[in-house]
Amino acid sequence: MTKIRIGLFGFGKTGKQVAGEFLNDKHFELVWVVRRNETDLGKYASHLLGHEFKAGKLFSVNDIGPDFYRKNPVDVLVDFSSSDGIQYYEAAAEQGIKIISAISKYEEQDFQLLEKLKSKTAMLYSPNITLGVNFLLIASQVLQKIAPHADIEIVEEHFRKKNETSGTALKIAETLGLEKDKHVNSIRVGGIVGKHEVIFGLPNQTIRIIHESISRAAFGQGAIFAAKWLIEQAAGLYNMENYITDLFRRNIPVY
Ligand SMILES: NC(=O)C1=CN([C@@H]2O[C@H](COP(=O)(O)OP(=O)(O)OC[C@H]3O[C@@H](n4cnc5c(N)ncnc54)[C@H](OP(=O)(O)O)[C@@H]3O)[C@@H](O)[C@H]2O)C=CC1
Ligand SMILES: O=C(O)C1=N[C@H](C(=O)O)C[C@H](O)C1
Repeated sequence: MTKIRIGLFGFGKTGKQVAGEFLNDKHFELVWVVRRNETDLGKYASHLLGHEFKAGKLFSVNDIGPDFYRKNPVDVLVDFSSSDGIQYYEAAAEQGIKIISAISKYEEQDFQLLEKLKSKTAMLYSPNITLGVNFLLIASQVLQKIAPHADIEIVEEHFRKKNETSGTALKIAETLGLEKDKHVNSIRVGGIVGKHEVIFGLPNQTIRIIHESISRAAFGQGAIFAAKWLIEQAAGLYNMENYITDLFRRNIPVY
């Protein structure tokens, strides 16, 4: 079986968990990991995560020269770094490397760059790459169409040190046509990994659709789910809801 070769950007809270999921999946080979600083440079992520085999050699952004991707070929670049990581996409796209961006907050010019690169390779962008959040996103849209007069609020909960509003919550608000600064309620407490709740207030009932990431490994499983699909796609810009919607549509029971 030919393994899908993965290059990972980011080895922080989430990147380490994502690396672990790829290392444990027989369909993938984690080839390298790029981080910002030079901590553990040249070591292997597999060793740092407790495995005996060698996989996921650590590089820093300073190593990303013109020949990096040619010398270190992969099939898919997976980005859990920061919005700065996007500067390394064009060289990867030129090499035909597919790209999964899981960066939760991009500016308009970043989206314009993704649009520019979509003719060169297949890319998937998702501010929350879990199966569950994308199911919540679709289910919320369906419910809103069934109950268009419902009063809707979004609550997002994350760990204390997360400074910015959840990109996932902003995406949900945008999708439901809600004003982001009026209908997104943020809670920062303890070590909550990520919880998103969409509350529909109807005259005689309240409907809550909730997703909770209880481990950052969920993001690794989402990236695996996405990589197995994206590897078969032609050049273009995709998102998780494209794929989940198709699964949703194909599995709605017909009574
Ligand atoms: N789409 C999704 O489902 C999810 C998205 N995220 C997003 O993933 C990102 C990372 O989150 P988190 O792990 O908590 O953050 P951390 O700060 O814990 O880790 C960030 C990692 O990225 C590295 N890094 C930062 N900038 C660059 C760069 N330009 N090139 C390469 N590596 C870089 C850092 O390097 P160093 O270690 O050297 O400092 C660090 O390893 C955030 O944008 C977050 O919103 C998080 C969870 C889920
Ligand atoms: O920073 C995080 O951790 C997360 N960020 C994403 C967001 O801002 O929506 C996704 C997830 O909730 C975790």
